[in-house]
Amino acid sequence: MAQYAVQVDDLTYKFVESATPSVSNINLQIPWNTRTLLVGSNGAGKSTLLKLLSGKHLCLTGNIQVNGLDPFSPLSMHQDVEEDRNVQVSTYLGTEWCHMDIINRDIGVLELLESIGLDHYRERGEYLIEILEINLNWRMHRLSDGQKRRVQLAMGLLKPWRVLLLDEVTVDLDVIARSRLLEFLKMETQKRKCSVIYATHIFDGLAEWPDKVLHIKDGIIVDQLDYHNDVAFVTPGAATEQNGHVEFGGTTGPKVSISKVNSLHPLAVKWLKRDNNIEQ
Ligand SMILES: Nc1ncnc2c1ncn2[C@@H]1O[C@H](COP(=O)(O)OP(=O)(O)OP(=O)(O)O)[C@@H](O)[C@H]1O
Repeated sequence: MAQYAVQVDDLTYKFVESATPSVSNINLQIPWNTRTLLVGSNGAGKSTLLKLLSGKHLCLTGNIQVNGLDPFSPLSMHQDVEEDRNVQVSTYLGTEWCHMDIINRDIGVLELLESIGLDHYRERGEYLIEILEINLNWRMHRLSDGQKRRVQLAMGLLKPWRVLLLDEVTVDLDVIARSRLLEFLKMETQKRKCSVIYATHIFDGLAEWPDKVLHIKDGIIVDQLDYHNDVAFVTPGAATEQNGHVEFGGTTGPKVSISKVNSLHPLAVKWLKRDNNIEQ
């Protein structure tokens, strides 16, 4: 049984066409039953890291284990044969996945969900249909972008996973659907053996969602916050703090204090401004 959901040792990855690596010297240990947020500016290396973890790129330098398996090995592409065949080793929902053909076809939502195993995962499926407010009579080609995305997310999340790799796939969702989805993912990590790694540029509703926040810059993890040890929430005082306030600590005490707003936006802005040498 794997000790960690994800373990990465000294991972460096360079695309053949590139002169420099897209991720460098990554070392990570992601425990079970946790939620990790990946924060970084455009081109920082978030997608590359998530794709490496999902086995979409072959890691040549370093070592990756997801549920104790090399994600590139055939064993890790499917079910967790050791513990429960109903559970996938990992699920990656990212940009390419968002563009799958089927979502624009003239096909009914019920038919679509049944074709990927709704009957087998009935209880989970019904729960997803409810929280994502999906109407089973909808036809895909007549839906709005956000409605399509909700159906797509129900499809992607129908089969349980050990490790979920989410590469910003919530942009089309309205705030209610997004917050229900985040709540569902939180509940999943609390009630069964699994973990989520989520790369996003939208920080609303995320202040207290993660257990860990990784800040990636130019392919390097430059900050790692472990919520239990490194983050303190403070009550906002002055009116100027209404939109959130963040303070970096010294060598003792919490590394970061975040005013009690519902967003991690102030922290992301501070980090990204620092990355780009913009005056704070
Ligand atoms: N297929 C590719 N071939 C060559 N270089 C690539 C390829 N995909 C990504 N890169 C490069 O790798 C670096 C990291 O890109 P990546 O897509 O991981 O960033 P990201 O943090 O996910 O950015 P974004 O927030 O814009 O999605 C960038 O410099 C990018 O140009």
